[in-house]
Amino acid sequence: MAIFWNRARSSSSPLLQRIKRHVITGGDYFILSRSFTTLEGHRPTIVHKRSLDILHDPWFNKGTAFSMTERDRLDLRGLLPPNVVSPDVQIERFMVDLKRLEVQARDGPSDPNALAKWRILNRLHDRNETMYYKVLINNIEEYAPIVYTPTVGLVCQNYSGLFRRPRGMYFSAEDRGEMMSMVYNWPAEQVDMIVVTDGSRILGLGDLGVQGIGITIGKLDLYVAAAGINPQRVLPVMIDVGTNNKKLLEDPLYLGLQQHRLDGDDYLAVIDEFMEAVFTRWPNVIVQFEDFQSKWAFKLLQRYRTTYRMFNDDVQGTAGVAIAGLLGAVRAQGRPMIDFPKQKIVVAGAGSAGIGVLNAARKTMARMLGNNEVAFQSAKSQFWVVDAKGLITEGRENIDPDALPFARNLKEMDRQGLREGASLAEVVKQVKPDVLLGLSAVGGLFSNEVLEALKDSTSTRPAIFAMSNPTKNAECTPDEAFSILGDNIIFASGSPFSNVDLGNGNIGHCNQGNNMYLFPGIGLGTLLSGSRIVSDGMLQAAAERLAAYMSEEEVLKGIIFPSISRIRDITKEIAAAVIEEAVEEDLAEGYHEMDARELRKLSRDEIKEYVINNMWNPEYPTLVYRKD
Ligand SMILES: NC(=O)C1=CN([C@@H]2O[C@H](COP(=O)(O)OP(=O)(O)OC[C@H]3O[C@@H](n4cnc5c(N)ncnc54)[C@H](O)[C@@H]3O)[C@@H](O)[C@H]2O)C=CC1
Ligand SMILES: CC(=O)C(=O)O
Ligand SMILES: [Mg+2]
Repeated sequence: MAIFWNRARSSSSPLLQRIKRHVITGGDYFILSRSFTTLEGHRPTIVHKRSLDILHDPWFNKGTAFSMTERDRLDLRGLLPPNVVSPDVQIERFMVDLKRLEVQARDGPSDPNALAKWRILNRLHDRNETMYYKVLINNIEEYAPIVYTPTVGLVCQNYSGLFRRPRGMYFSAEDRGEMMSMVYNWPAEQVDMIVVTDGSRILGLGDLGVQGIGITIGKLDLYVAAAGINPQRVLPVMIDVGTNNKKLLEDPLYLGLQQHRLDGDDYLAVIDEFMEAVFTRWPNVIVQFEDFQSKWAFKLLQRYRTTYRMFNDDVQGTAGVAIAGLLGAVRAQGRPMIDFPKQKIVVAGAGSAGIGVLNAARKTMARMLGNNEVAFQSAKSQFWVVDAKGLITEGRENIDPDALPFARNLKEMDRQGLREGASLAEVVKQVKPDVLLGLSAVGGLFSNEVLEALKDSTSTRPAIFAMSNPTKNAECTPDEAFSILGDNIIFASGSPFSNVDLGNGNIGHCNQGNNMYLFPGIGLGTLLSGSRIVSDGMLQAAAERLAAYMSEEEVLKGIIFPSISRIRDITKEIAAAVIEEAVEEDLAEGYHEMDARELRKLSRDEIKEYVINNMWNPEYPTLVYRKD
């Protein structure tokens, strides 16, 4: 049976008069309202709920944009104000609310209203995901610093007070033996992307226990906004194995397990069980490990990387972004990238991020020098690593095995006027590096003394990467760097800072060197290639594509990372590079209708088109009700 009708409704909105409504009733479901909110040719979405259940479901809710026909068929009539509003007007009304806080909020990262803006956005996220992501995508430069670093750090720190509605899943040490069944409590049949943390090192803020869930939500927001992963297929996960944060252990309002962190085999048993559970329910999911303390970050990566589709963002994503930035810094000196192995690099911080960068940079240099063992050994001499105890040498007692390959020879250091434990300022004075890179989580570590010492750099254009997050943990600000070292430097920071007016008509460009330029594309490329693992080659391809994204003109101006407003395009490029490499390495097994054979036939441009066609866009679908 089919029913068609046109109904004139008295309304102030002339747009409504233009809406042609038809309802087709067939079998035990109804196709509802192909209205101006729906793109022609799009398949309707089947839902198994009606009435308030739809309005309370952020995946399907359209709020006041439900057409009258949909309201009738989904039993919504009377549950919404009568005026049907277009998605554009909906967003306009929302933005008025959000922009209320704008007046005193133009000074970027120190935004006094950041948390209030986060609350407004979070409430929208809870009631209407399509609209939330439309706002985020259309204003990514403005709101990435709210849903991601730096504000997400503040949100994690204040999580107990901010908690309203749960989002994502919590697996705790108390759930041992139950995870395989618990995982079925999640309502989505398909999950493409999980970001998981154990809360042990959230940005540079230390152990925040269960409150670390915020960072997984923020990272997945970027997966949706940048990579176009369908928001119904992302899952933020917190694995609560306790916390060693004394304040949280004693806080009566803390929402997590108030016990010390599990360690050793007990800890591994929990993570193993979680991995088995999620891959049993969703065999094709990709799991991104986020903000695990370095003690576990490397061990878990080694444990799972050849058996599961997973990667560690802090170790591998950061490494790729840093490599792209370091290559950009070489180009910015007017030199070819192949000169990278000549760069002297001082790294402050030897944790999961610092060591990840060091390993990747050393391998990149070795590849440029001939890709053999001799090249690999000689590349090591380009790095000086300083951690909380100073310069790391072979004289270090109980040296961390991950840092050992970068420990400097004592005699050689003696000849350079350095010793075990030498301070960062001493190292910079003696080495006169081309690059000073911070992943230490210590705000202000690049003090005036350190920056003054960098004036003697042998580089024609020294580079400073103050990559620690959030803003207050940055090793220095761009103002400090440009004011001490002058115009002729390259500057990048992990969290966003504004460019610096150098007062002579020139602008000191502040790049954002953050793994957000890579992880969305790594995840999307892995998904669409159908690779069972995330290989080193795929990660390398991602980094190289990011490095190549910047034009010669941009890098010469000191712009070594693109503006975040281009993040969807960058992510498409990175995903395409990852797919190409997965095909090249014979790892690609295909995705949905695109099987491995078809994938192999695609040209570079066709791969990009394939990526674009598989990106989700924030448009309201036509909803079709079907009984369970
Ligand atoms: N920009 C980006 O994309 C990323 C930035 N990060 C940031 O990097 C920072 C570190 O992260 P992880 O390596 O995972 O942390 P971690 O805690 O594993 O490592 C910190 C390292 O810094 C060293 N350190 C501490 N005090 C120091 C000092 N005074 N001088 C020199 N070194 C010192 C520690 O000894 C340790 O080696 C965090 O702030 C994090 O937000 C991490 C990943 C990505
Ligand atoms: C950006 C990031 O992953 C971090 O700061 O940990
Ligand atoms: Mg991280």
